[in-house]
Amino acid sequence: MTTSLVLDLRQVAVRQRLRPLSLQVPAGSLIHLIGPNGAGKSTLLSAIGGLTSCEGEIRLLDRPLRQWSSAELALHRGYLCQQALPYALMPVFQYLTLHQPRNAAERDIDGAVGYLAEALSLADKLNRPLNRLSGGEWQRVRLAAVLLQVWPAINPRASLLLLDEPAASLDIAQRVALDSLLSELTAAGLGILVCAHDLNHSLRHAGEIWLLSAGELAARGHPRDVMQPAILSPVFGVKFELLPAGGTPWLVASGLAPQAATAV
Ligand SMILES: Nc1ncnc2c1ncn2[C@@H]1O[C@H](COP(=O)(O)OP(=O)(O)OP(=O)(O)O)[C@@H](O)[C@H]1O
Repeated sequence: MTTSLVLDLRQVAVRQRLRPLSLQVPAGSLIHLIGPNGAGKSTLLSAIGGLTSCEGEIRLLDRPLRQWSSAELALHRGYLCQQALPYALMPVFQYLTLHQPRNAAERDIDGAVGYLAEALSLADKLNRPLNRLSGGEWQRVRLAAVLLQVWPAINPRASLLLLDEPAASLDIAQRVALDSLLSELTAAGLGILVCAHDLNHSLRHAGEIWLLSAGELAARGHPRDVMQPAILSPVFGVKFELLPAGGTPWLVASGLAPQAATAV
């Protein structure tokens, strides 16, 4: 299988916020990056996205990230960071077109915008100014923009998508819609790395889990292997149980772990 990204942070990276890591994002994979608040998930995503400098080496499509120009990076990877509501008066449609890949035919761009707007229930919001959107609508607009940037029909060169808490503020229907769009992208060969907080969703939807704890990789592997109470409890400071629920068990937090309770 080809590899979208190779991450080899051998030195203490990003000023004590991340410890050495050596990881890969294979093409077509969906990896969930989980861990407590402050574990370093966003820092890692930002380093991979080329927005935070770090020691060590990050290779995108077998070429060191530092050799990529920002214009090239924009063609090959999409990056959704966390962001508050904007004050901008710009209409949704105009914001989306700012994120379209250059060189794509106008007709194809219109088709992709229409498809994503429909899939993310934004079709009736395209003329709405950004500052008059709800939190969930703004999140869907940002998602539509980053998906447009890497959408295979208009940008076949895209290989990597980085999403920092993409489901924040989304209702359940919108989350299902997002899952379906991400499946389309992995089927087209994109490697996707997602920072996530909903452990049960990650257990069911991720192809692989990376568990970060205090800037360090505490575990990595298949969701069913990593989402075990004995692995998660020391990292999150919470007691977990796995309850039977048809196919995939349901992970339930049943109180603070003793050491965390003492600390509190
Ligand atoms: N710009 C910054 N400068 C210095 N330290 C920072 C900066 N941003 C974050 N940190 C620190 O780096 C550590 C990792 O933060 P990061 O945002 O990567 O965590 P996270 O796992 O994404 O957390 P969350 O789940 O809360 O989003 C934290 O201790 C945080 O306080």
